[in-house]
Amino acid sequence: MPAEGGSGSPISDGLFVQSWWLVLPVIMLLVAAAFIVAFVLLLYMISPLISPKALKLNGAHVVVTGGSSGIGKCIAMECYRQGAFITLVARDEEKLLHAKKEVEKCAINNKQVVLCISVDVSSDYSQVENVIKQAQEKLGPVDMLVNCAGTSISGKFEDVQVDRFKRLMEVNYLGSVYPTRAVITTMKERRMGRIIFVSSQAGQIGLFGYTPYSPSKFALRGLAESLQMEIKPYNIYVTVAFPPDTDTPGLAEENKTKPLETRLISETAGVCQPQHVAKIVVRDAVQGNFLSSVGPDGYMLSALTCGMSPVTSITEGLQQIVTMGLFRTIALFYLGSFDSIVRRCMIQREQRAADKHE
Ligand SMILES: NC(=O)C1=CN([C@@H]2O[C@H](COP(=O)(O)OP(=O)(O)OC[C@H]3O[C@@H](n4cnc5c(N)ncnc54)[C@H](OP(=O)(O)O)[C@@H]3O)[C@@H](O)[C@H]2O)C=CC1
Ligand SMILES: CCCCCCCCCCCCCCCC(=O)[C@@H](N)CO
Repeated sequence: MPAEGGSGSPISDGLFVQSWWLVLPVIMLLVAAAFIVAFVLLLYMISPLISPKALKLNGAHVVVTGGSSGIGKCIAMECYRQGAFITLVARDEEKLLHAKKEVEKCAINNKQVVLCISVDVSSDYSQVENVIKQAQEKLGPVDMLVNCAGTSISGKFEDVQVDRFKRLMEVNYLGSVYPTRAVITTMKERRMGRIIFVSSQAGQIGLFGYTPYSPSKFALRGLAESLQMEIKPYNIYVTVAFPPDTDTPGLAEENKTKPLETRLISETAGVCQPQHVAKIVVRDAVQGNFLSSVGPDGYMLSALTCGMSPVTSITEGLQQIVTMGLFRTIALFYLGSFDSIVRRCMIQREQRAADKHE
């Protein structure tokens, strides 16, 4: 006997219920997707509010510490090519004059000037303050300060002379604090400026052989974040650059004592040319980006270690959100390979020592 009176058979009722259970999540997903799209669109609409306005380098006064060699010299040349006036700061006068000539070759007009100042940026604040004052009297207020003076040594923790730890903190950290301190008041008064700290990939991860160096580069990140929060309302933007190994006289010097482990681990990110690093650093600083990285490894490291660093574009923030988990997964493989490099080198050394004894 067929069922009477009811609306439809039990079978079609079941189908009806089943198809609703399928349709409901799809609708919910669509609504969620629409919300996300609307949210992202909204973010992009307000993005001009959080992105800084680009700085014009033409006619600007750029001070580059460590400007007589390597990355600093290339940064100075890059700025000169964009019409800036340059003050080069370093200790050795001969190297300074040599660099000045090279920078001058990059001129784009005949008004541009390169000024050289010989001072140790790490020893005496009043001296640094004085020379910055002199530079401002000659070339006008500083629009962009590039803290690039720095040095590195590598070696096993127990092999490095104890006083080196202090020296690296002085040069790499205090040597960036002092010039920054000397320009900040005028920048705040003018409500404009850029400050660049040249850290390193070794300022994002601690590596074998860099116990004196890494902390001095990590310190710059702490300084940069704190300072950025203070000076953002004054329209001053801080950039921290994290280059990988770069082909400079400084790297050649460091390589003389570099442990095998450090060399093998650093090779992961390869060696860059200083001109390439300089282009990226200057571009990021002009745009007011807080983090500046070089190459695919550098990009991943910066997204992975972004922490609570300020965000300077919507795209950057979204990329960090989406990629963090993936990059942490990749990082675990890198860490595994670094550990195995360290273990293999240790076994090799012990074997060699044992062979010698025999
Ligand atoms: N090369 C690399 O592989 C990488 C380098 N970096 C960082 O980039 C920066 C530049 O490195 P790089 O180009 O290799 O270095 P270089 O050794 O080639 O140049 C260093 C510059 O800093 C100056 N300097 C050093 N100490 C002082 C001081 N106390 N006072 C004033 N000036 C000083 C030097 O001149 P003078 O000696 O005459 O004073 C020179 O102009 C450093 O901070 C370094 O840590 C970061 C990542 C990778
Ligand atoms: C997703 C995770 C990716 C991880 C990639 C890791 C790559 C590590 C390479 C570290 C290289 C350190 C170079 C230091 C350069 C330097 O500062 C000195 N040479 C100065 O002279």
